[in-house]
Amino acid sequence: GLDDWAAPGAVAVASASVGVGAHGYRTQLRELEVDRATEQLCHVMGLSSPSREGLRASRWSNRWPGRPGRLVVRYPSAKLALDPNFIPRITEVLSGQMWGDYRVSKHQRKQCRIVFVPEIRSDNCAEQPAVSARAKRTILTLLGPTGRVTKTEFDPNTGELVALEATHEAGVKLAPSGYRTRIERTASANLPGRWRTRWNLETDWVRFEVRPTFDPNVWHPAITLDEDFDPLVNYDAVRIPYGIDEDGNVMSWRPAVDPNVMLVGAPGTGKTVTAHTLLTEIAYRAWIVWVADGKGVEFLGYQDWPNVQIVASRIEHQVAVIHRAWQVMEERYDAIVSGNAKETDFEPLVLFVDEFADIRGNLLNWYSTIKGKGDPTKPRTLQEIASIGRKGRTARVHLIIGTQRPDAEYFGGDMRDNFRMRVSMGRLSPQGAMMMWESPAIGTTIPRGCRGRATTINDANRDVEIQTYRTPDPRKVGDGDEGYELFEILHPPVTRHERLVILDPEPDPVDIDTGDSTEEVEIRFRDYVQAPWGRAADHPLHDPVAQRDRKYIGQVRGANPMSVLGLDEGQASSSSETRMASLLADAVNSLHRPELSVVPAMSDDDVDDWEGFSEAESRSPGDLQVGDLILVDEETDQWAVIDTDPGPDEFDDDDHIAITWRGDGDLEGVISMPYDSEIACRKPLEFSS
Ligand SMILES: Nc1ncnc2c1ncn2[C@@H]1O[C@H](COP(=O)(O)OP(=O)(O)OP(=O)(O)O)[C@@H](O)[C@H]1O
Repeated sequence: GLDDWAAPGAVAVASASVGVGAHGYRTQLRELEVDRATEQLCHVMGLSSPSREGLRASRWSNRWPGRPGRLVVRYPSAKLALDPNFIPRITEVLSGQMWGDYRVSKHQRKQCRIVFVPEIRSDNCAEQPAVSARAKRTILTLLGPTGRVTKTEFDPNTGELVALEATHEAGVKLAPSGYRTRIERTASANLPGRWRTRWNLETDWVRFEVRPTFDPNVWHPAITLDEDFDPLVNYDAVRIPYGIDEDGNVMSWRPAVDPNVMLVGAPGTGKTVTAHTLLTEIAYRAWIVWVADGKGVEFLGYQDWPNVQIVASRIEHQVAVIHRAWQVMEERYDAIVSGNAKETDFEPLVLFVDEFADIRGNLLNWYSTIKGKGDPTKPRTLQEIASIGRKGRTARVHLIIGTQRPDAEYFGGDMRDNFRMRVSMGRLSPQGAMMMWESPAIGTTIPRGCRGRATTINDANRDVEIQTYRTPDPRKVGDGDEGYELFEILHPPVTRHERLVILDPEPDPVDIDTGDSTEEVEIRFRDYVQAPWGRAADHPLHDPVAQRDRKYIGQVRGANPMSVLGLDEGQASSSSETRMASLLADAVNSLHRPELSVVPAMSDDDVDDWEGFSEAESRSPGDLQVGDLILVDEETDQWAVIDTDPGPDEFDDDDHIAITWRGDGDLEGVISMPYDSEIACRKPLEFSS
């Protein structure tokens, strides 16, 4: 009866290669693994050809490609179970796959059915020989006949295999980086966990090691400064840490070397949190901080942070802040030229321009309504920013520009070169990546949904993926909330620069002289830009913090007759109104800034996954390039980005091409498919011809 049982379900079992088509790649990879086990089982059962009826795998773990949580083996005759070696042999076959060890959970003799489940050992060391043999086999297959494993390393705590070192004589073949990445991905697909490689091509040496996983939440560490830290004296040595790479190396910004920062990220990627990290670090070092807050609400919580002198939430204040920063720079230049000052005399000043694209758009709209006779066609604010970008370093005036996408029109050419310190938060579109990193592959493969994950350049000048520090926002985090205690740690110990306010602009005396005395003279752009500034302590009515805390009512009662008459808005508002709610309402409703709109927070569902990409189309794998999206699992509609140039698959038939990819949730893999097949693909729009 064996033939009857085997024949209908007989399948041609593929070899244990990675050569599978692209659609439903994970499913196919799993099927391939099950088929390989089925093929081996058929010898144990004495069958002439394998059948998928013989082994069913289910309850796969979510890892790539995963491990079955249940294996059901059906054998053709009850007689087989009489052999005491029958079950051990099956167990051996199942445990010899890539999935780890299995044990019998149930044996239903009548139905000729055995259920296996994963073996969970308390002593992982017992697994070592099997796991390491499997890993060695995989790696030697990948390196070819000259490969030799020279070292294996196990985690002393868990007993798990964590690294393997090998030598080879395949240097020439291994020279292309795409080829090496394919080896890395194939190893990673075949070994438990995510693996990476370190190559030394000069010594023909390679290390395969388990890739450390990023901690999704790295709180901003405490800031420590030398006791005698002086912002003027220690300026050159300042390093501002903002995140860590996968090995835990700290990434930092050195303003004396790279004077300006470009911080790019779509909503919800963590751009504001990173800006807050930079702000708290800078303020802690007693540098002057000025903020032009394009959204008007992102820096409200730092309005009364020591050394933050001003947070401009309205467009007329933002242009004033930018202008004054430019003026400070110019005057410092003049002081150097006239011999009245040296660079080392200048208090470092950092100007944050957050949501630059919004500020620019609002500014252009507003300017057209306020521009006076004889004013230039474009507001000079944008030139002032460019000028600070170009020459601010000598005057110790630095820029941090935050924006959702790099603006090719504004940040092209010279301007771009002045922002060598760059951080792109989350996944960039290929066009954005070209703009930021001059490569469609850098920053485009960051998994979605990993907040705070970013791309930057490390000290060795290489692009690197990092997890940025998480800094709480005083506006959003209340007493007892997660991260609240950090405020105490990050709070600057020294207030060196007192808070300032921008006072009401005064009309230009020329306009007053020439105007009709009966008409009110209009306030023009230049009046706003040159509006006088004062110390916040001297101008409580202009001070958003005093207004917010309503302190001024008690302190200067009588200074404002409105408050005495009970007509003051602040006094009238209910005491239960929370400080932030009123602040927010002010920011949103302010009559002074009709051009501004507060961008609502985006939920994950709002994000257009395919923005910047073409419609899905079938393409031959030979057409694919780095940065293209491909459908790696049709069943789950899982798309991933190609992260190295596709090339011939040396581990499979000659007519296969290997494509390495990176997907969401830190998944990565390699697909091998025939050149004459097709795969669903989305091309970046700019390159989709
Ligand atoms: N470095 C980080 N580590 C962990 N979580 C983070 C990190 N950065 C941001 N997040 C999470 O993501 C949320 C959104 O971050 P953030 O407000 O900085 O986004 P954004 O890019 O500035 O978006 P928007 O432009 O809409 O404000 C935060 O409230 C926080 O929960």
